[in-house]
Amino acid sequence: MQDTTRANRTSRIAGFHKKTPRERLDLVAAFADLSESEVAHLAEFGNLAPDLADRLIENVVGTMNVPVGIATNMRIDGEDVLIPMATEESSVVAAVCNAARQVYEDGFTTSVSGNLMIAQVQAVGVSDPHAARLRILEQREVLRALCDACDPVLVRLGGGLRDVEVRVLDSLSGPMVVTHLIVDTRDAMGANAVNTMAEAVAPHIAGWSGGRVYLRILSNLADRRLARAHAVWRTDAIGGPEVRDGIISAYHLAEADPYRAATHNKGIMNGIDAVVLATGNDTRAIEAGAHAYAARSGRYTSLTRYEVTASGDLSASIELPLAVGLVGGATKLHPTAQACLKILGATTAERLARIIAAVGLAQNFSALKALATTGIQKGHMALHAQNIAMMAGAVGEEIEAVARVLVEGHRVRLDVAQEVLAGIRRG
Ligand SMILES: CC(C)(COP(=O)([O-])OP(=O)([O-])OC[C@H]1O[C@@H](n2cnc3c(N)ncnc32)[C@H](O)[C@@H]1OP(=O)([O-])[O-])[C@@H](O)C(=O)NCCC(=O)NCCSC(=O)C[C@@](C)(O)CC(=O)[O-]
Ligand SMILES: NC(=O)C1=CN([C@@H]2O[C@H](COP(=O)(O)OP(=O)(O)OC[C@H]3O[C@@H](n4cnc5c(N)ncnc54)[C@H](OP(=O)(O)O)[C@@H]3O)[C@@H](O)[C@H]2O)C=CC1
Repeated sequence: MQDTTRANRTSRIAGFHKKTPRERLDLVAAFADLSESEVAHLAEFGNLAPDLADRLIENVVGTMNVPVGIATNMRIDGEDVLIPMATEESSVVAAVCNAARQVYEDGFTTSVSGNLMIAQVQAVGVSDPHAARLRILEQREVLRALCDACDPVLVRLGGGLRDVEVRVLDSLSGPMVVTHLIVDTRDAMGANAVNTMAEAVAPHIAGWSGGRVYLRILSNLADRRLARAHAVWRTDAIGGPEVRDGIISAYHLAEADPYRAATHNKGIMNGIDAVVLATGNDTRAIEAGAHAYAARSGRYTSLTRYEVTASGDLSASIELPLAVGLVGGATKLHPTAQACLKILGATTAERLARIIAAVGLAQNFSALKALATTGIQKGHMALHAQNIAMMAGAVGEEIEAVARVLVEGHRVRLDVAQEVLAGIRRG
């Protein structure tokens, strides 16, 4: 139902963007009847300076703090790594620790396919699209010079245009000629870098194709920038063949059924997004790439695979696009991201992508193991019980006390938490 007390308030606020965060907050507080304590809470910027926050995005009034937890026990390519994870969801960090603990001696092995990003340039209204494709391909060296001139810093660092592909697509409005600029973006995620290149070559592509150029933008299906991780969980370390087979059966369902694959992949992204966010990278770009890759065959399916090794152990692998960077976006500017990158010890974008792939695999293993054995609620809800206790109003020592009763009684519910809390307070 509409809040009638708000009916006459206007969201048309000219020049809102020119005000300071505090001035904006006062306007918002008046609009939304925020209490003094709500205003004071929003005005508390925590460990992100208001000036920096106000430059990272627009119309800033505050920050949304998410906890950063550390996943332990991860050994990746023979090196022990502590993993900072930014997430609001309980049991996500514990799940990575738990999976990694069960494979600690052997650890995870990772690789990448490269650091190549794709930018697309769309030409329409081309009368001879197939010949236009060849005319553009003939200009490969001209395209290289145009692209590399956009970013001498990147070229100096060993990056720049690597290849050109041209596709003729059938579309609802007839054939389109789509040029792909394939660019090594080194330690940058590379969106801005390749978008600049796509815009620079667009007039030339219009000329060579004889068509009109509309879109000039990167593709988030970064399938030239795949990160891969695999690990072998010994069957006796994970509870025996029944557990192993339950995990494989869970994978088979995700492989066969998009309804399950969506949840299976959501679990993988629990881990991946948490490291992407902790390092100041773009979670939406990673999500878009992951799900597009999961649907690349035309059928949406699992990002991981599980098999049995010759010796009867559980072999698990993951492969997905991971366009993450160490420079660009918020990675270099956000002090928390910088500290998290230091904790990870990742000195190249490639290493960061490899670590993130391993985290995605660990996350998936734990979720499948829980699902195939005790069920997700036992571990997840046990940790979530503290949140429920706080929602019921528990503070300090009450939180642990209420959570314990909820878990022991297998009733992790708000109404039960309220009852238990009232009981504790009555003595
Ligand atoms: C929750 C656990 C880990 C309990 O697991 P457990 O075996 O009951 O725990 P434990 O007390 O025996 O401890 C085992 C290890 O787990 C870790 N661990 C244990 N507790 C903690 C903690 N508090 N904080 C940090 N780490 C913890 C820690 O490494 C510990 O080893 P230790 O350090 O003691 O040598 C397990 O049940 C689990 O891994 N569950 C999976 C949880 C999960 O996947 N959560 C994601 C949210 S649910 C979801 O969104 C996705 C989903 C499930 O739908 C995806 C899908 O369907 O595929
Ligand atoms: N669809 C999408 O995913 C889109 C995403 N974005 C956003 O784009 C941002 C990422 O773009 P990105 O191009 O990475 O960021 P930046 O343009 O901020 O940074 C990349 C630039 O940093 C310089 N640089 C310095 N050191 C290095 C190094 N070691 N390796 C590579 N480059 C280096 C390069 O040259 P120079 O110094 O000359 O700049 C390079 O072009 C993110 O914020 C993302 O959210 C934007 C549009 C669309």
